Amino acid sequence: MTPRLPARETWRALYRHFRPHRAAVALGALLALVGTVTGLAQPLAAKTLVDRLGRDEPITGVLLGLTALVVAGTAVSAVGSYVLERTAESVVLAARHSLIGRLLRLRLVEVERTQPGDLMARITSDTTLLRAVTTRSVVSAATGGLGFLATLVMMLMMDAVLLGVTLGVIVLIGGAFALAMPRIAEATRRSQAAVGEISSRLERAFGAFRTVKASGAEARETAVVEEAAHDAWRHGVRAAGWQALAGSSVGLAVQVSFLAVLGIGGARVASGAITVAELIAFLLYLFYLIEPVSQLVEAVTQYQVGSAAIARIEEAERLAAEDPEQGAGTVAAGGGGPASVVFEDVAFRYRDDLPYVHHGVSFEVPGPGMTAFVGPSGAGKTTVFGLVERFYEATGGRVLVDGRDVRDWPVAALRGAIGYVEQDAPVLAGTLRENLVFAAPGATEEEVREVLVRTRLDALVERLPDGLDTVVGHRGSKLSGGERQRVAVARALLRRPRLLLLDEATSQLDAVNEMALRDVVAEVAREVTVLVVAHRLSTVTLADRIVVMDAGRVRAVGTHAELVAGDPLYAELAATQFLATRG
Ligand SMILES: Nc1ncnc2c1ncn2[C@@H]1O[C@H](COP(=O)(O)OP(=O)(O)OP(=O)(O)O)[C@@H](O)[C@H]1O
Repeated sequence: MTPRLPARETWRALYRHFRPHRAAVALGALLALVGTVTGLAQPLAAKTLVDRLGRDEPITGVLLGLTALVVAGTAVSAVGSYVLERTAESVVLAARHSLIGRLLRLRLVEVERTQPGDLMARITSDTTLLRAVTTRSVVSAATGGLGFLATLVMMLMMDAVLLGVTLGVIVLIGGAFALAMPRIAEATRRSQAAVGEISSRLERAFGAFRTVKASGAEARETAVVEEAAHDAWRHGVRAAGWQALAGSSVGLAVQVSFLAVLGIGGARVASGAITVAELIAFLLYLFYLIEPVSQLVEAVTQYQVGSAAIARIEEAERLAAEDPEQGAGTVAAGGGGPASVVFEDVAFRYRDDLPYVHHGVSFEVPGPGMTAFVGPSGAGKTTVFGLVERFYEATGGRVLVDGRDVRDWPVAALRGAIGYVEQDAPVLAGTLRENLVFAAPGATEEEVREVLVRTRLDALVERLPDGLDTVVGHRGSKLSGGERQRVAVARALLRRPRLLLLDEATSQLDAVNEMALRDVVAEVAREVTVLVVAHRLSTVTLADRIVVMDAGRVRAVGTHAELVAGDPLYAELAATQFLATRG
């Protein structure tokens, strides 16, 4: 669960969200104040009206004035309320804006460490808790504070001793109330964490929905999500309980003060220290205290709720994100020529507490041409691609693209030169067209048509009632596995990359489509550097160069013929058509 933020940091973070909107909050507060003042003026106007009626004087003017006052008062209050609510929405929008921008740029390691569902909840749910604390409660704190001080001054003018008694009671009950405050924050924090957990658990189920169904796990998954929902309820109820207690403490403080003032005030009247009139006036002021103290309590309670949310928002804001321009200097345009890739003694592990996945990997791939990476499952082949794309950084050694360390490339420029087809060929929800131009938004209609023909998707598009505008479903669930792979390859080709990374991009294709795609890749490899991870012999034998990996090391590099003769592992893999080792 999210750790608590120190009070200073909470305050600073909340202030940062409030700061840009302080003028609007001040305006909202001013309008609310004007609305209240016009409200207070109404009884005066009503009194004048009655006086005039009694004296038989014309009342039309006063009546019109009173009506205008009522209308104006209501209108000003409504505008004030609108300004504050609008500002509250703007605070939420700004917080979401900043979080969305950050989360979609997170480094992969951060995303792998956290749960996306929980991160989503921070954008959707936690931000809404900032609404009140940055607007209404600021106003409440200001008006409540002023009202409180003003009433205290009036009480002081009546009798300092009775004021002392009142303050004593308020401090006593306020102390008990202060004890409840951290509990409101704690319960809210737990409740929000549980809301995040609901999202995470739902995401897990929807992410493998067919598997859930096929495993007959609906009831179990339902129970798992419901457990988190129940947790959210439990902590939410606890927070509500503490809030109710804090709210009722105001009434209690005033009632107890009333009794104390009545007792001690009575004695003071008897001793002649104050008059009965002063005692009555003092008691009236005591009841006037209810409103400002309630406002202060509300402000502090909201602050606790906000502080719980802000801790979760700040935690997400502090996750490491990528800067697309990061990397020293600029990059030569590089033209359209093929890229070269060199690994120099690369060591890598995914996290400090995990074992090394690469133990000094070295190879050289000059462009163009096709280089295949083969080896048993878990040998570290996909990891090579992750390091070239700079999804992760090498722990030791260097990864060079075009002779330049990938750490010196601006990330956007590096990735801009690469077309990447992931192992499970992800397709995004949306239309077929959106998926195709996803990596190349500027692609022309003609380029799209051309790539459809090359990847043999043209027949599919013709068959579909909405053609390219067909919606492919969540993760492309309305497409077959082979179709998804071809869409992913088409997407990478449309990017016109200088370096094409294909991670088992044809594993799900039927023989005819595989052969066709192999020809396309071979053709592309004449001008572009193509790296493929493949388990099928048919793909591998075509390669200009084969890198045999085993347990995070490069065992051998050569052509098919050289390796069959020279490397026992490769010979074995080849003999079993690379299929037996799929793990
Ligand atoms: N994101 C990750 N976090 C932690 N460990 C990982 C991660 N990705 C891969 N690994 C581990 O790194 C090792 C190498 O994985 P990699 O995907 O590079 O293997 P591979 O050779 O491509 O295997 P396959 O042929 O099965 O795809 C494996 O042991 C795997 O468990």
